[in-house]
Amino acid sequence: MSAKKTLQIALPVPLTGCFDYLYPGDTPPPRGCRVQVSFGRRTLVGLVHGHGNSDYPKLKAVQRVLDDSPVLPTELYQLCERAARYYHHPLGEVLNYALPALLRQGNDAEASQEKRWQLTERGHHVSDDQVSRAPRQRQALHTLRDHPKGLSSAMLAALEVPSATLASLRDKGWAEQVALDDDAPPKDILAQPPLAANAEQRKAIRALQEARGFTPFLLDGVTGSGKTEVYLQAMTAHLTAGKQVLVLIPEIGLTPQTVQRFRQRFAVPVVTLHSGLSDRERLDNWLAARDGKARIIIGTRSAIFTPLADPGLIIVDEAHDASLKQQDGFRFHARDLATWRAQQLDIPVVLGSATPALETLQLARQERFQWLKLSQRATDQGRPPIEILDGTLAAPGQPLLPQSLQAIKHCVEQGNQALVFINRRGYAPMILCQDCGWQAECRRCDSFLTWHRSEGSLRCHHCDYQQRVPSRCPDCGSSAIHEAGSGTEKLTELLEQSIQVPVIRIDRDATRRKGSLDAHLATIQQGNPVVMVGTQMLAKGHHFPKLSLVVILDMDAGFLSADFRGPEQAAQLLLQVAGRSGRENQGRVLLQTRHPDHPLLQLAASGDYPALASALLEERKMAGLPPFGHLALFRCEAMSMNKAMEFLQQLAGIPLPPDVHLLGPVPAPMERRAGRYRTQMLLQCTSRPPLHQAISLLLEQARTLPTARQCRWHLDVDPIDML
Ligand SMILES: Nc1ncnc2c1ncn2[C@@H]1O[C@H](COP(=O)(O)OP(=O)(O)OP(=O)(O)O)[C@@H](O)[C@H]1O
Ligand SMILES: [Zn+2]
Repeated sequence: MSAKKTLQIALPVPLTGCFDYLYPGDTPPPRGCRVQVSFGRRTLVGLVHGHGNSDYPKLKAVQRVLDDSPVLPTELYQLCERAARYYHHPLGEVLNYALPALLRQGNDAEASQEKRWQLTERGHHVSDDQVSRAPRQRQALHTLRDHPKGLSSAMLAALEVPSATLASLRDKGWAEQVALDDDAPPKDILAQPPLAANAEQRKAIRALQEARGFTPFLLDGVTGSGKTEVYLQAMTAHLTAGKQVLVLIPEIGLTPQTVQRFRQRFAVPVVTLHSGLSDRERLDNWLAARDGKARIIIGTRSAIFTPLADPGLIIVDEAHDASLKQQDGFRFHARDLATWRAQQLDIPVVLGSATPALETLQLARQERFQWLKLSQRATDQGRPPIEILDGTLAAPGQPLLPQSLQAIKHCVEQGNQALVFINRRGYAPMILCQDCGWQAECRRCDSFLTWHRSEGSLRCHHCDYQQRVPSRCPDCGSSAIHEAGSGTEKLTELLEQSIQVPVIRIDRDATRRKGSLDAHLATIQQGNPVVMVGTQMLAKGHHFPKLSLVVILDMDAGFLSADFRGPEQAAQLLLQVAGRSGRENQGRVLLQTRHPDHPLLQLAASGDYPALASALLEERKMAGLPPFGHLALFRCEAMSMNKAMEFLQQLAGIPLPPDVHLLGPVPAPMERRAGRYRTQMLLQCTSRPPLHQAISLLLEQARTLPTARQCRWHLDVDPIDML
């Protein structure tokens, strides 16, 4: 039998390698085109990876070719291939992740034509008398007359013009729908003049503007030093040269201000890419980036896979933020991919942060990244010092020390705003029986249940298990059930009792309703005295001009954590939260801690992040931990601890290349979650190639082990969350 021409297709399935399908036509579609195929009993959309020949008799033909030309540019396809290799994740799944949902589902890669309703020439001359008996039509005519450029159906709906009325106008020849013209590119890129940059900013801007080809930068600027202004001015040069700029930010929903600042400064089309968009909006924005219509693309981590027609610069803002790492499925780090992509595109990339990750700092120390520093605040105010207060002196049941409460009162009396930071939502993290010591625990996890008083429920923050609050102890029947500790809800209540101004709670519970976070932020921006109580949602990138006092509760856990990243992450959070204070008037920061003598906490509180980073880097070096050693974590979950252990133990028996250290398997720090037992095993090596070789060996084995089918397991390369 003679060999037939085949297509190698990368499919979104958790299996490595591509799948061969026959291609009956003459010119096979090139790499990167989508095809529809049948796979088992399913119909899948995959991407052409290559062309080959096969004489295997049972090959199926592709059902449909969906694209004439590749949906992903070569450069992006290569980025996906590199990511698939590095994270040892199936290429088909990576490519699938890189595509917007509508393309994954096989829809056309075409932007929706936005159409607008406009009056026709005749429509302009209709008198009110002609429609005196049709008030809706009269109203619609007036509305359209007020908007000579036309209105979209959505806008008309918002203005309460019914679509039936529009149809009547169309039938009379008074109104028509016209496709929106592509706006001609603006002559002037800037919509707003730049600020007068200070000397450090100027130096950084110049370096970024003058960079040619691949140049990675670390913009290391203290909170409030005006990093955004540096991005804006550096971007101007690239935009003027007709290039696009891709900006990654950790969580768009939390900081609408940031996107606004880009939109206000530039007169060019700006699009966003994040999970808050509809599938259609996402595809339209993706295509606008690919076709070069959008000049600035702002998105969260997945936006690193946006195709760009004329890439000029990549910016990763708040580059230390852990949300840049995907924590499930395809566990990539958008910060690292940003650097790879810039390298492939041969353009500059800048990672900006007030508290850079130790990995990034080390690259700057080794001069593999150009290190740009902003050591001063851009506004006239200096960074306020962090005052350490001994939290053990707080009265029972009262999370705030009298000094803290006094400072909050004083702050709002002066007409300013205060922020109380506590990284724990709910009313109290635990309830217990004072007679027998019973504590409310999750049935499915090794964790306590959090009391959400306003809902009258106990909730597990790990698996979402919920139950009602018992009125009596389930063990001894006593009614002496009390809470221990405090969360945002309790603090809000306590503050409302003792402070005269509004108390605004900002955490995931209080902002669940769409638009409620924006509404809260808008109230805060008005500048009237308020007290904000919030979790780390408040730590990220906000600029609250009137905020002059920050009180920080209970940061201790991070500094004492068993996770080697604990102190780094705690210090970053501490300095980010503290950095919100005193932007435009004299600020104050109070840190309540039960460990006022802890050396790392003291160092972090001194505000000297570089000194703290040096100390932590020294420890990491001794222990061979990142950035000096590289890690990969195998995690396993099963219905019993034995099964979860057995699988990893079998893997651990495989001989590994020398220099690769294997730690474990051991039960995970949180042994049980959502009813499953969890184990993990860590691979560690000072150089990457043997580590990746070891991973390949283990994965090959893992796929053949029968025990693998009795558990869920995955691999995490460069893990961030070790719990
Ligand atoms: N050269 C300048 N002159 C005057 N004001 C400036 C200048 N540069 C920046 N600012 C202002 O300083 C404030 C803080 O800037 P920005 O929010 O960019 O800081 P940041 O470095 O991003 O801080 P963070 O790390 O906390 O997000 C903003 O209100 C900004 O408009
Ligand atoms: Zn649970």
